[in-house]
Amino acid sequence: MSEALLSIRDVSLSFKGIKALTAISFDVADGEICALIGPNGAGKSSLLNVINGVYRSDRGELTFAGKALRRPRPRLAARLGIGRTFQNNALFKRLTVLDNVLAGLTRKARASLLEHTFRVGRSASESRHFRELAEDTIAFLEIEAYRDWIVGQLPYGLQKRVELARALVSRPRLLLLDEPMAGMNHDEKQEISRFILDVNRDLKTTIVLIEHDIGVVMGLSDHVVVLDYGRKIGDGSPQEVRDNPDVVTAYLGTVH
Ligand SMILES: Nc1ncnc2c1ncn2[C@@H]1O[C@H](COP(=O)(O)OP(=O)(O)OP(=O)(O)O)[C@@H](O)[C@H]1O
Repeated sequence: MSEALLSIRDVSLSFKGIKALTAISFDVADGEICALIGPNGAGKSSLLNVINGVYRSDRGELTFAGKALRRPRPRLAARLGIGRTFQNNALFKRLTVLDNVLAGLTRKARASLLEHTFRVGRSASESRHFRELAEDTIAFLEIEAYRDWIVGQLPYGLQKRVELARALVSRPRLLLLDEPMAGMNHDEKQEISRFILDVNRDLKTTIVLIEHDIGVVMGLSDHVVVLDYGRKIGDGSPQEVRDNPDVVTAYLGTVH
């Protein structure tokens, strides 16, 4: 594995006195799949929200691609190449697959709304480029057959794949996936795991994902970070984490 793409140092976050994260530090290597695991309320989603600037940490530092992220904001994070999916599927249910995927490019648009409305200036070439990116992404994730379907009419597993497509269409360097397999059956999990691996290997996208299914995590990840009550209690290879007694006690040993 190569050097760190993302460095998290001493990050703490609290909500009105509730400590969601306490002095979290770890590195995400360029090109790896890093899983964040831990019981409910451990702080996993909060940490993703700090990384892409939805939440501002109380203290600590983030470095992405060698640059300090002093005031991370979702728009800035997207521009720097940090993509994101959310725990609760946030697709536009009444729009088509293609329109949902295109929506993942709005933050990349350089043409003004006026130019787009009147299809002048930069808008025509930009629209063409965006369309190509969207079509490529749809093909990569093998959802061409559904490109004109209304998203709300698709089975859940395919909706999650559309969500992945929307996050991927801007070609982020780092992709944050918040429970991409939540609510999926075994076959759907296998399928989305295959696509996540393809994205990682073929598009060279570094991935940080939150997942509760330990079997899936062990098979998919290069690196596992374990949180419990907002603190890091494990950090290493899947094997190291599985053998860590603190992790076994706090997480793997409990019924989740
Ligand atoms: N917006 C918020 N306002 C207040 N408290 C919050 C907020 N977001 C998270 N928390 C609290 O911070 C702590 C960590 O929550 P977080 O959602 O990050 O955990 P999680 O590990 O992602 O849990 P889950 O697996 O259930 O999604 C919890 O105590 C939670 O109640």
